[in-house]
Amino acid sequence: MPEFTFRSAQQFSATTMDHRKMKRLSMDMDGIRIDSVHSSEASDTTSDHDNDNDNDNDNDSLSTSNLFELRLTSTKGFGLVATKDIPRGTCVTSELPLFTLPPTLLTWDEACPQTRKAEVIALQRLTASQLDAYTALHYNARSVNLPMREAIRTHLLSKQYTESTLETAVKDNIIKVAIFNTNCVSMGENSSLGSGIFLNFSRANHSCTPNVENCFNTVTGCETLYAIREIEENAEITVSYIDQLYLPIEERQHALRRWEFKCDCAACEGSEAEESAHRRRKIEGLTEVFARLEKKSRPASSSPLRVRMPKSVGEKSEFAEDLVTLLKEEGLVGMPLAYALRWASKYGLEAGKCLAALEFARQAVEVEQTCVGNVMKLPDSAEAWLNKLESMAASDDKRFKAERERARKEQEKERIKNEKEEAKREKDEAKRLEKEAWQKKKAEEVSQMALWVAEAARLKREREISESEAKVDAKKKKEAAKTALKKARRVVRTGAEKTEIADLDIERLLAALGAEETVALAEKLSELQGESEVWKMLHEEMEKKRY
Ligand SMILES: C[S@@+](CC[C@H](N)C(=O)[O-])C[C@H]1O[C@@H](n2cnc3c(N)ncnc32)[C@H](O)[C@@H]1O
Repeated sequence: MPEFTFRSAQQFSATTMDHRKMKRLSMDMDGIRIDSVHSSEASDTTSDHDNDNDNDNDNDSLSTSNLFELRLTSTKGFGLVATKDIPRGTCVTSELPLFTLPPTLLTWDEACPQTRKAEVIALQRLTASQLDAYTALHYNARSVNLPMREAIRTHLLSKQYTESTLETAVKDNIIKVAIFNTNCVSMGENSSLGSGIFLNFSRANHSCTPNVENCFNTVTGCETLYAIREIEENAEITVSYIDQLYLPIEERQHALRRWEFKCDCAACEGSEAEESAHRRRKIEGLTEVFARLEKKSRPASSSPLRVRMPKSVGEKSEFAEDLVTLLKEEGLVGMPLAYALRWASKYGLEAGKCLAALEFARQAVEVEQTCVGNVMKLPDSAEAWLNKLESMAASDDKRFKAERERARKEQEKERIKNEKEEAKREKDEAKRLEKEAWQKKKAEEVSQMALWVAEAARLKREREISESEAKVDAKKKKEAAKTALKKARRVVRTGAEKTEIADLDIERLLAALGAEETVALAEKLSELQGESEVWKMLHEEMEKKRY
């Protein structure tokens, strides 16, 4: 990978570049071929723009897309921020390069005078507004270094400069070249189509769990960014600057040092970083396993990996499925997931899991298209593999037949099991309802009984109260009668005062006195008071009782 270039995550075919789609000004100078193109939004089938009408307008504004805008972030300089919710699979941007350098130029070789020369010449070809947009881009200080300065100086020496104007020209050009080295993107497989500057993409910041996948579309000649997950309005649109996102945190930071920042995304810092590192370690191990199985070289990590290789086809398929699960859990849902799905499909088929293999292949194609759209076909796309599996399935291949039969039996077993479970659930439910009804009835009975007991207690209390009141009444009556009797006897015996006699309660008195004493009392009263009111009443009573 060239130094100072963004990764182009996928390996693309160099042969399908559609030159009609690029407004290209080519020239040969000292044997160097320089392609310079105007920047404009180009279209993919899923993009809103149409790049068929190439126009001569300078279209240098950052973006014509209404999905995002350039905003100043708190710690990363400028960045691309979503202006609305962006669904997964959306082409966020598809743009032609501002200019490109051919693959023969080694952009990573800072001391290469030919490359510096090509850059300087390409930059001279930009219009004023293109140059403005270009010089507004960010550059890394470490790109401004001595070997590069010398290379530029060597190139400019051949021009008509005086000693003092040469220095100014070197200064002016070194920043521009530093901008190129910070922002250039390799195009095509192993930079086979050279490298270019893309104004939108140059503003995308890095994350170790990016939400877009970038790729150079060899059909349209555009660098595209596709949303690999839902991106919410106001969220930053992030790409990955490095290929191996499964590397340990320190190694990722080391790989990013060329861009002069320390990544502080959730996978690098914060509460989730440890869990993420653990998962990525497993992902790295499994990726190593499949790199070995597929005999593909994997860029070496600083710590050599010791992995346990699967011992059977069944294990290979399980390892691949584990990798798929881990990548999904970790949110690494771009091309690495597409590859893992493909392995799960391939080794699934070997293990006789034909239907699962077919499903994994479908998912692999879907993820690939989410990452690169469907205009361009990846040279080793999963589509060919899917087609093969689909035709095997359609032609009643005996592995598929056996698998289907197995699946049918499994389904039947599952159905019977479900039915049994359902019947058991219904029975249990009926029992539960019955028990509930019984408990309800019991509870009602108990509460009825409680009411009765309370009522009985209340009645008993009332009865006790009225009995005790009656007792008190009777006692009072008895005592009143006693008092009256005492009074009457005193009257008869001693001859009482008038008032005292008037106070006598005749009825009670008569109830207490016998006939003899009543007669004596009447005589005494008449003697004392004459035929008073009291005497009259006493007399009446005596007559009634015939004393
Ligand atoms: C290609 S530019 C990206 C756009 C740039 N932020 C700007 O203002 O134009 C790369 C530079 O952005 C900054 N950058 C990118 N990703 C970052 C991150 N995750 N954290 C901090 N700085 C980041 C670094 O300064 C890096 O050198």
